[in-house]
Amino acid sequence: MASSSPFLNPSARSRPGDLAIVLLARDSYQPITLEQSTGVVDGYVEGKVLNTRFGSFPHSTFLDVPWGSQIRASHVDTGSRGRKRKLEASGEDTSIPGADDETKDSEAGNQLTRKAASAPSGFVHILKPSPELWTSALPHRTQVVYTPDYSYILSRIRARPGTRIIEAGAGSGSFTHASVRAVYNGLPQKPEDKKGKVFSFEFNEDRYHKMQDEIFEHKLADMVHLTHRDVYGEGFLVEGKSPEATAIFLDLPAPWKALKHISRRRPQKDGETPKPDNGDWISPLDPKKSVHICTFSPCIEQVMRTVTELRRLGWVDVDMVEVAHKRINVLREKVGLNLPNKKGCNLTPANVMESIDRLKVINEKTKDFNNAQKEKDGDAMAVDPSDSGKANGREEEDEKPWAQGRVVHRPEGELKTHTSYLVFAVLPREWSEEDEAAASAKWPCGKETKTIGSVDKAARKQAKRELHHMYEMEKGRKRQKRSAGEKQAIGEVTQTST
Ligand SMILES: C[S@@+](CC[C@H](N)C(=O)[O-])C[C@H]1O[C@@H](n2cnc3c(N)ncnc32)[C@H](O)[C@@H]1O
Repeated sequence: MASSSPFLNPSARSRPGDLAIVLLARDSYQPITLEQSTGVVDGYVEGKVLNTRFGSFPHSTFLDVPWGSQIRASHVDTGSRGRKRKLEASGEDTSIPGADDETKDSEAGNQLTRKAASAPSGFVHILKPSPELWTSALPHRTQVVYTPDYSYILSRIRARPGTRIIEAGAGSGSFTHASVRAVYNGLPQKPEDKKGKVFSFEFNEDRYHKMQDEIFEHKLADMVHLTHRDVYGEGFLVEGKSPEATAIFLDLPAPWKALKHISRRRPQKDGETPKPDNGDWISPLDPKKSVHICTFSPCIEQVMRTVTELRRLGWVDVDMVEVAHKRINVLREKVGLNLPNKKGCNLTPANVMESIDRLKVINEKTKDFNNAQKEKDGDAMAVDPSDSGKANGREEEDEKPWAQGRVVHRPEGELKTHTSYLVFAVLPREWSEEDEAAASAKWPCGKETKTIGSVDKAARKQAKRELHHMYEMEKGRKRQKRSAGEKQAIGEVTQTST
């Protein structure tokens, strides 16, 4: 069964009830849930309206358009809302008979929403939600994990369709959305169905509730199980059962305190000898698979404590990575002396000829100035440097503004500030006597009765014969060589004796 979440199965066109990301300007996003209004909303006769610095946008203008469309601002009539505000400012009684009627009408669904007329104030783009856009647009409740980090983390912890991930803490849900998309392989039909799923844990009650609301709004409730819990003390079981996870991501202030619960055996205190489980301890891990973990810590002291604890608990392949992400900007650069002095234009010579022309102008100007000084008429000739190479400038003018100049790519001058250190490790699956016996029965090692592969008995015999033949040939050649050598030696001896 397929999910209806816009993050997993988006529609081709925007629909009422969809989450949409409104792109206001570069790196400026506004998430909204699209509403189909049937009457006056908040005083607007156009229905629900998004107000931005680029103008007002009734939701009706965002609906039933292909994702990525440019939407122009609209003239909106504030109606009773405007009148109410004016009265509030003047301190008069704010109950306006007309306004109340309007609201009542709208509540009753009697007053129809008026069609919006476009305004020249500006435009925005409406974008289909994705985890990357959500990370840029989400309301920050905490420090979040950004796309360069989480894309690398998800690949290292082997998150793929069908994987079951444990995540703590959930925070603002940035990593949660990215991991849901990574593990999604359809919705579970029955509770025992083992489909890809994210088991998320958050300790802060306010964040837990906000995150829970978001999961429902984004139609991800079948894919994300959020638990309000302190994982240091209470571990990672969900309603007393094991999530059977194979991938773990810990974005916690002290990840080493939670590691004891991510074990295949009952957690031991430091220095304590392991006790038998008696079957009363449940591990949150998949017993049949290796488990990959990543912990996210901003400082090296936390990394060291985590690594020590990982080693103590038997994790292997422990390593640490820092993602130093650099954005490369692609832009059109207009270089030349004859360009208008405006944004995006670099007023330096574009080539050697242009610099020679410029030098000629400067020399000419200096000569004229000196001549003028000599003649002492005090009227130095003014030379307009922009006179030279006009043709070049006109050429540029003929081109469309967006096609002018050269396309260049340039990395940002500075690396983004350090985000975090990523510690990775693997906990191999446990291997019992029974597992060894089962593997030996399936793949008998050292007791082979027949050759593995496609070579049959006749072919093997033939190969043996050929080998023997080659051996005999080689032996014959060596014998011949030896007897020829002996004959030569005898001849030499005979010659010297005569
Ligand atoms: C940095 S935020 C996580 C951000 C998140 N990874 C994201 O991408 O949005 C860390 C979260 O861990 C939670 N937290 C701290 N200690 C916890 C604990 N013992 N159990 C569960 N959550 C905890 C905090 O409340 C906080 O929301």
